[in-house]
Amino acid sequence: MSVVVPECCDDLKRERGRCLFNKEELTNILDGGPKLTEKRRRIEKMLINTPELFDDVSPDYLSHEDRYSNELRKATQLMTTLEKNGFTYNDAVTTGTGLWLLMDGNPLSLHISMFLDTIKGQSNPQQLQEWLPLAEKFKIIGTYAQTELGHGTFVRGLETTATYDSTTKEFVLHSPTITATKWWPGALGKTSNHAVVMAQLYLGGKCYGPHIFMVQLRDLETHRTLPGIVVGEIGPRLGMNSNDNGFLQFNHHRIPLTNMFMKHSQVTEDGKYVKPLHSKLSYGTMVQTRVGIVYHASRELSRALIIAIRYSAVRHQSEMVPGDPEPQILDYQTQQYKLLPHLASFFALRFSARALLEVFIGTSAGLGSGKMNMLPELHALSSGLKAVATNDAVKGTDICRLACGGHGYLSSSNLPRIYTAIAAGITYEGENTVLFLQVARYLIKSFRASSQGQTLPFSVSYLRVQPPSSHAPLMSDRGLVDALGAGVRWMVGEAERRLQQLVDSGHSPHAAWNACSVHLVQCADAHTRYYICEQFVDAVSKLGETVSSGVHEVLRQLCRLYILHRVIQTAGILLRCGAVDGKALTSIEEEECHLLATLRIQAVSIVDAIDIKDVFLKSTLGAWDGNVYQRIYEEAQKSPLNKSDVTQGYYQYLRPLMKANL
Ligand SMILES: CC/C=C\C/C=C\C/C=C\C/C=C\C/C=C\C/C=C\CCCCC(=O)SCCNC(=O)CCNC(=O)[C@H](O)C(C)(C)COP(=O)(O)OP(=O)(O)OC[C@H]1O[C@@H](n2cnc3c(N)ncnc32)[C@H](O)[C@@H]1OP(=O)(O)O
Ligand SMILES: Cc1cc2nc3c(=O)[nH]c(=O)nc-3n(C[C@H](O)[C@H](O)[C@H](O)COP(=O)(O)OP(=O)(O)OC[C@H]3O[C@@H](n4cnc5c(N)ncnc54)[C@H](O)[C@@H]3O)c2cc1C
Repeated sequence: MSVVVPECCDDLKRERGRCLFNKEELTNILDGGPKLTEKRRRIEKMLINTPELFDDVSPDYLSHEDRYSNELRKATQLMTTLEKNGFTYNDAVTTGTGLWLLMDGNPLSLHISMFLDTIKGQSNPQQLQEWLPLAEKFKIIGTYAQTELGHGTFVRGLETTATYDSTTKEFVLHSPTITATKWWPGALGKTSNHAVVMAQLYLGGKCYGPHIFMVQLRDLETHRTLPGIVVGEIGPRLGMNSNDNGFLQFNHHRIPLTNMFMKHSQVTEDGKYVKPLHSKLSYGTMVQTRVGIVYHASRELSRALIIAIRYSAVRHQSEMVPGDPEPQILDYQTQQYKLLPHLASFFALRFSARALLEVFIGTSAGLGSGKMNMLPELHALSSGLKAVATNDAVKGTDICRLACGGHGYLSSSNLPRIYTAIAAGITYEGENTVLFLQVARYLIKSFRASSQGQTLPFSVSYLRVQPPSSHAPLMSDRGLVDALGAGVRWMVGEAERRLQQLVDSGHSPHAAWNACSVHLVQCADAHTRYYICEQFVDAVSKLGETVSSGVHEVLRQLCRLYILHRVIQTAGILLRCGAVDGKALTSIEEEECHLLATLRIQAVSIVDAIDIKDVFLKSTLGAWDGNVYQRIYEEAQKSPLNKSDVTQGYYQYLRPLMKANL
């Protein structure tokens, strides 16, 4: 297959003719620089020229087992293709290109993400030397087995035990109850021969809490399950059915002492425990994956937006003015209101993902030299951004589907699959409400610390009790972001007041926390969105010095739309705390409508600049050429029900019913 850019339909030609900015420049910004665009395209070209990486038949028509095998075929082919061409699995992850091809979950995704990240982040030097080459060369295949039937969120409540036997220098892994069964891990059912397993460490009868262990599950030659282990697949799910999410039980299964991950905490041969520098260092893989998920969510949202915006420029429906030709549905203000704020969100998330990655890299470097002080802030930022990114990507993707009317419901639009895949992101890697409550904990602690005169870390410094007053005019970007910050400060102050009032009236701190938790989640959400606004404004203002005026103008408009939309969403709070008044809100609403019309003109060009090729979009509605109806029709012809004019079902059921004397 070679990359051929087809001629597009007249509607899209006209849309593209209106482009006032340099698309390639915007593409480079989204990729993180021209070199990264060039690298991504090199990988894509190589993938496009590997026919084995594509589906012969739509996975929708395959059985569960065939879907799994088909995805495994593509995932393994992807790894060998990358390797042969001098790339690594990591290149496919960081450029997003691997995800474009492998549909909804794939049997190697946990191996190349959480399994490898745990080896890299939790091993001591000997373990790293032993396991990393094996895992990187796919000599062992693994997953991350933490969640159990009984507990996912509450990691401290896990029931799997790892009891040290100093006589044999082994840990005995055991699942004492049905609820201790590991449940959900991707690729656990049939693919993995190893797993990193979270289990309660027991030494001399005392529990030391959850720790991570490397456990071999299957024989490396026969792939048969080892004695003492029960493993299998958990059955069909809402989406991601090309993966083999699994279950796992241990029956007094023994592993060597050296299989406990010992970078941060250690067990000596005689069974003594050496504490880590910070009790949550063993949660590091989760934090790292949350950082990755922010990128992942923004990528999935961008696919849905490309599909829905191109389709909206091709689809004509109804009459705006009686007797006039049917307009493109993108001309309806309500359609613009559905799609364009989500387009702005995609850019906001992309810039925030990059900022978060920098915090992650900085914190990780600090951990290397024993500095733990940035960990709480990284935990709060990664938790909040993971939650907002997945919530918004899910909502945005569903709006994109709805904005495509009936055809958005077709599998061939690819919108249902994008939706079901990203919908899992709200739950996995920390359920979003639970993560917001972690953020809220950090906010309340910070607010209280500030009351006691302590200096606050950068992401919460705006919460200080006496912030400097904003000098920016209210209607400027900075002025509105400051108003949003004032709103969050008011919300957090109010939450703290309510918590204190409940405690003063005799409630325990934990009962008070639960009684305020709806408000606390709203604080965490508002704080994270304030952070996102700040990152967006900063990124656009920094880019202003280096990019062409056309690109800068588009980014400025998207940023403005994001902020205006956010102010309108938060109107109730901002009015209550006096950060804006009714008059300002009216003019903000009017400006938003005006901006929708302005951005609509270049909307197709903006999504073109995201630069996802048709073979990766996999959508009848979103292809570059806009040849929507022909594609929908051709896809329908592939339905197995169309192989014969009269189906077996007719002879078996319908005909007897018609012939019966009812
Ligand atoms: C071939 C392949 C091609 C292509 C590639 C395909 C895909 C993969 C590619 C790349 C990956 C990148 C993107 C991902 C994309 C897709 C996703 C892929 C896979 C993901 C699958 C999902 C896997 C999982 O779901 S794994 C299981 C995850 N489980 C959880 O997240 C559990 C959530 N629960 C918790 O984290 C904790 O229990 C808790 C935080 C809720 C509470 O912990 P605990 O009870 O121990 O603590 P508390 O008492 O509440 O708090 C005490 C103090 O500790 C602080 N704290 C808590 N956690 C942390 C932390 N992590 N770090 C720092 N501090 C922490 C807390 O704040 C308290 O502090 P305080 O000062 O006392 O207030
Ligand atoms: C597609 C998919 C893939 C997955 N892959 C993996 C994997 O590879 N490895 C792995 O180990 N796990 C995996 N998981 C499991 C996943 O990490 C957990 O499902 C997730 O952490 C949520 O935990 P839970 O299912 O126990 O939900 P629960 O915690 O039972 O959540 C149910 C409800 O209770 C609420 N709730 C729970 N605790 C609190 C609280 N403290 N305060 C307020 N509300 C609360 C939640 O907000 C939610 O509304 C996967 C899950 C899915 C869906």
